[in-house]
Amino acid sequence: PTGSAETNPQEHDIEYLTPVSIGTPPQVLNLDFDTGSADLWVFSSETSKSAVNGQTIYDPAKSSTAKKMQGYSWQIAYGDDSSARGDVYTDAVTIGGLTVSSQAVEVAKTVSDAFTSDSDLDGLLGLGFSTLNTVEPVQQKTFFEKARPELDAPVFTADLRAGAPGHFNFGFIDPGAYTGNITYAPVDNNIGWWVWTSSGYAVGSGAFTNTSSPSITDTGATLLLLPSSVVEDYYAQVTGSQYDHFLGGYTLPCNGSTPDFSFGVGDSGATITVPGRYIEYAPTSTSGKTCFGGIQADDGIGFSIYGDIALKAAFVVFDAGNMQLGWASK
Ligand SMILES: N[C@H]1[C@H](O)[C@@H](Sc2ccccc2)[C@@H]2OC[C@H]1O2
Repeated sequence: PTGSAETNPQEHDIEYLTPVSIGTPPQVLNLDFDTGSADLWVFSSETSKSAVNGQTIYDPAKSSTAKKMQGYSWQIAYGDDSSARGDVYTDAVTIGGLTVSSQAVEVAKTVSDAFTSDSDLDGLLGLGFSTLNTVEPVQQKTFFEKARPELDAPVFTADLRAGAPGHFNFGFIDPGAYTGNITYAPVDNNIGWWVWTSSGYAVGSGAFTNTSSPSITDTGATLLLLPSSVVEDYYAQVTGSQYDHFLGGYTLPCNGSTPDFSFGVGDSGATITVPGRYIEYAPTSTSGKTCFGGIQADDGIGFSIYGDIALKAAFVVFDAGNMQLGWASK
């Protein structure tokens, strides 16, 4: 089997939400597919009422196939200090026609303010490695890991679009979704993320700088976070850009003259080019003249984070069979 689901950008492409059917009869929630984590958690009938603010909830009591995992719990904290916790059921989960009959569905009892204020996000669906899963006493597998043995191929792909619907596909690579060749880089899954090594970068039509940097591909992250040396080099070539200490990042004119940013994959010289207009991420004020930069420093996290700003420019293959990450232009 395979699955194919449309994923929809929220305002400014801050996140992409994908409809997921849970339970019998199906309850459809819009989840943030996140290769940077490995918990599938949802707003639920158990979420404190004051923390629910327009989200669609999952109610296991209304599902004939829901089973509570007695004594199991979870609690997660994300890179941006948001968090959630609760208990655990198993139930049928279907994405784009692909069903896992008994998936751990982590129901939230409490969520942090950032989730409460995000009315469109009904939960997260982790697509990282389950060594990151927070369920106790026994870690639970992700939807992809549960589905993988049945899939036509042990892969899933991300095809995010700027301001338009894209797709998450499971079990197959759509040859119509990309141009040219897919270039693969080996993945090190030891810390649970999809870790690969970027080979370098170029600004606009400038020369390519060879510099290896450990990177993670994170569909749940909005921006492209890079080593500060690269970020400084990039914005030095962006007229009118500056570091805004109040906002805590670089800003630049939203005037359509921003240089592209290219990054290298593998050692064959393949590159992916992020159009400059993606880097004019979002206006910082109602005047619309100044934008917050889509490229920012990774600030000593130790990894570059290839979030949606970069992913929008590529067709990405998460290949667990060969432990490699494929990048193609589109
Ligand atoms: N992997 C990412 C994750 O999906 C989000 S969780 C999230 C928090 C608030 C609102 C929406 C999503 C958070 O930002 C970067 C990293 O942690």
